[in-house]
Amino acid sequence: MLVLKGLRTWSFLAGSRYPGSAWPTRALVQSGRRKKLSSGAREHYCTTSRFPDPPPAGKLQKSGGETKSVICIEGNIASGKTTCLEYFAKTTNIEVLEEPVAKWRNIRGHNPLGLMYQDAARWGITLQTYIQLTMLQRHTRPSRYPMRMMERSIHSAKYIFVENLYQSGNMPEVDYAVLTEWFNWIVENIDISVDLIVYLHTSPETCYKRLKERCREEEKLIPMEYLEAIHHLHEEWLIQQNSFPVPAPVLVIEADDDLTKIIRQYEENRTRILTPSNKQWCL
Ligand SMILES: Nc1ncnc2c1ncn2[C@@H]1O[C@H](COP(=O)(O)OP(=O)(O)O)[C@@H](O)[C@H]1O
Ligand SMILES: O=c1ccn([C@H]2C[C@H](O)[C@@H](COP(=O)(O)O)O2)c(=O)[nH]1
Repeated sequence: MLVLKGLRTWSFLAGSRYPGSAWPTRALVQSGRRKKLSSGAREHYCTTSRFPDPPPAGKLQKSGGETKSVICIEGNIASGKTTCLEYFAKTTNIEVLEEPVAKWRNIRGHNPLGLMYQDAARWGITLQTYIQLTMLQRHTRPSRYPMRMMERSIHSAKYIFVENLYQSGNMPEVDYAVLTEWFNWIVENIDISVDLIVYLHTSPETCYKRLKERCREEEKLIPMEYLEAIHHLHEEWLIQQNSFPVPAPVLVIEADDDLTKIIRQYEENRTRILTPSNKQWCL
């Protein structure tokens, strides 16, 4: 392991290892189909990889047992997810839930996010255990709104970030196995269903530029290779759909553009984003 300025650096692109996944993956997701939409957004829909709808009897429901639509905004670090949520929060009457990053930066005076970036092999399991819990809390939080828009999901925490730690050799197999068992139990017993994934598709270079502009203290250590690895895992999961189950149809927004153009895309896709039950545009 390389050491730089006293900190453990990252080795991101170790060989692929996928034991213990919750579902059979490649065989299922290869039946996914895709089409190009006129608005410039691409849609990918994989019926066979969706969670059962409604959830099987006996599964714990979201608190209150109410039925609501859940839209998850997925994408690389600094791809513009929070900005997207802020835009929809201002212009629609829906519940918007940002990622609980403040909690990840301060749990009883400790900063697991910062620790993870300093020494991923030591603190990766700590951070991801807490993220899995806080994302579960997000998914199951009671709401009076019929629609919820969330930043990321418990699914991407597992399939992107845990996976990256494991594949890059920064998470021991035993830690990966324990997190996977927890995740599988949650999937099988708690309703964490999603109705639409909006994937903000960016180049790692764009994210690197935006990350530097945003200048979050803990993220100053992030090298370009990390964003490339996270990008690659998103592409496999949501575009090629050949790594892990995709829990909902995917609407791809090309998000490298400046803010004015992105907002135009949000407007062009507003109905599709806010009517996830309308599958007319799906294959
Ligand atoms: N389309 C855009 N063009 C230029 N800068 C953007 C754009 N979208 C977001 N930003 C800026 O990039 C940084 C990261 O955006 P943010 O929404 O926080 O990303 P995320 O929530 O995905 O990490 C912020 O400083 C934000 O103001
Ligand atoms: O499961 C996760 C989710 C997020 N992170 C890290 C990545 C970023 O440094 C922050 C917040 O992400 P944004 O993309 O800026 O919203 O949290 C993680 O390590 N694991």
